[in-house]
Amino acid sequence: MKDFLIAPSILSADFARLGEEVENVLAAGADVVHFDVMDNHYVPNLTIGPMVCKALRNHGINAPIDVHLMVKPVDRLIGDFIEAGASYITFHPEASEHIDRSLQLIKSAGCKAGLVFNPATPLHYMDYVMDKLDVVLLMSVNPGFGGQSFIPATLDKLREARAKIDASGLDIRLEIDGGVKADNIREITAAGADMFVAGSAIFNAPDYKTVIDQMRAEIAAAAK
Ligand SMILES: O=C(CO)[C@H](O)[C@H](O)COP(=O)(O)O
Ligand SMILES: [Fe+2]
Repeated sequence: MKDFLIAPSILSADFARLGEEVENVLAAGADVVHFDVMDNHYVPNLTIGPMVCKALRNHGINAPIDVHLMVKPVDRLIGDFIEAGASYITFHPEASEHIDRSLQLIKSAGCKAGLVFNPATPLHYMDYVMDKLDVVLLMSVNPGFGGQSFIPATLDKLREARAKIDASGLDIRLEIDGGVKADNIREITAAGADMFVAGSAIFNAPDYKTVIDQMRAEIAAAAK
């Protein structure tokens, strides 16, 4: 079976106990740490930056860290996040003056790079940079906050993105972010996603392992 990655968004973790929360969610079976960076400019919320990423690395977190930049401008923060130990860096194409350059900046340091598409952002932004993409991230909510509901039209968009990726023959992950739960992850998988961000569904649950196991069972059912 193809591999599928579950990436809990620490946006919904207890920030007062962040190191422990990340350890716990990884011990519960998560593959990747999803790290939401918001600047109160590109999105109407303010979260965490490279110092917190570095602190997680210093705390002994070795799992891949998936940095989702919701910032404008983009390029200034890329070097800081690479230095802080990011594994993936994704950004919104509308927030970058030069998309190809931002991707090159990320890739030149050996980091995985990706573009993030808001619900109303067309997929054609990826067309001429596919060779520089390791991941395409579709937002299934408008960015800025955790705990929102999955926008159903994203399922068709996932199918469209999956077709583009498959037609390219390139090894590009298709990530989904926003409102992902155990009860919709099966149809999300069937629509083509292979990397799943889930914040509130995991961190608001009493037992992280129970939710992650449920999600894996649903993914496996869709992938059969
Ligand atoms: O990028 C994000 C919001 O902009 C978050 O990653 C996303 O909302 C995750 O939270 P939830 O699973 O609760 O929807
Ligand atoms: Fe995110």
